[in-house]
Amino acid sequence: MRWGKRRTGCEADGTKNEEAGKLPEGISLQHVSKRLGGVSVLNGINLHVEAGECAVLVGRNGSGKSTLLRTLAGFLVPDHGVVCQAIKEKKMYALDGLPRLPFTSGEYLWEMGRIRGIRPALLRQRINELSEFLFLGSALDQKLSLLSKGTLQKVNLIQAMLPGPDGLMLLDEPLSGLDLPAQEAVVTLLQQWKKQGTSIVTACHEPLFIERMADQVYVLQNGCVLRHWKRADLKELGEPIVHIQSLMKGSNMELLNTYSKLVEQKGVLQIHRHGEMHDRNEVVWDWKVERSTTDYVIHEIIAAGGSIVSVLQEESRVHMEHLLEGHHPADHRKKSATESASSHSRLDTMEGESP
Ligand SMILES: Nc1ncnc2c1ncn2[C@@H]1O[C@H](COP(=O)(O)OP(=O)(O)OP(=O)(O)O)[C@@H](O)[C@H]1O
Repeated sequence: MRWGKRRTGCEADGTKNEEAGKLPEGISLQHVSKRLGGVSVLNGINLHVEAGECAVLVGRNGSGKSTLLRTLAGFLVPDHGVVCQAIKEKKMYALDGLPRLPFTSGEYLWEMGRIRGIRPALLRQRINELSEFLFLGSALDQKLSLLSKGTLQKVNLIQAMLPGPDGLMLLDEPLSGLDLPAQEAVVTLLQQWKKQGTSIVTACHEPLFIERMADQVYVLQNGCVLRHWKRADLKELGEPIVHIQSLMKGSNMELLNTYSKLVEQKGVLQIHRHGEMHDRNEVVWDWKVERSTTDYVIHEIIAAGGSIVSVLQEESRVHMEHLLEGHHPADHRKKSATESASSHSRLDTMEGESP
């Protein structure tokens, strides 16, 4: 799904904005504090998100993530500090808990689109495209009050996405309750929107979302920013890991010769003999490879006469507990790399099991 991006420097109606070139891009919070019910909920928060960047807020329950998102949305006014928004365009939000209003999903989305001033023909097209993309199916005709939690979340996300890319998108746990295909669809769409200049601030605790989307991570604790990690910190994590299972003929030594090139290939983390099918002289091998190496490895296995049994879901390298405790995102990774280096895990697994 590709939607057009409004050019920077132009107003919604296409007229030129002479001031646009002078505006800094993005949104900032400077020393923002907020008390609610006599309790200090946000304390001196500093945050800056450029246009086309995604900042992920993580923190334990009650750390202030939703309050921060509500402040960015403009629903709460800070007691101290400043919100500087250079994104003059739209704000879109899917915050926690869509109320179960007495509408069908279709009626609700239509009304939300009309309130936002989207022309009927365009609105109809967007509701159809997004509903299809997020697998909403027949739920468009069902009452909000009857929807499952995941389906209600899809409607919440669709209403936020109706205006299209650009501007600022605020999301509170966007993947919560969604099944895997819908999660994948949301991440794919948000990645595309980011490229088209949308700034995204989201509370999210899904490691793969952080790996694939985040340019910055703000770790909140008791309404304060405990840690702030940037893209360079996250890059140290390396890529998500993919598990491949292959079936190959021949002895381990023969295979070692055949696959020595692959074992040394950057991005191949481990090859482990899983089991043997004696009657067919075939061996099942487990591979752990980095995501970008997956296609290459599969191609080489097949080219060498092997076959692929399965390719399993990506495993994130983000360790959420470490992150929430304030450790560097790659701390956990460095530690396990040291451990595996000392046990020579990669080659030993293959060589050590030769018949
Ligand atoms: N209207 C309110 N009046 C008083 N206290 C509030 C109010 N809204 C939130 N709080 C308090 O502010 C703190 C932060 O709440 P917030 O919902 O922002 O946390 P959170 O990080 O989003 O939590 P969770 O992960 O559970 O969603 C909590 O201690 C909460 O009880």
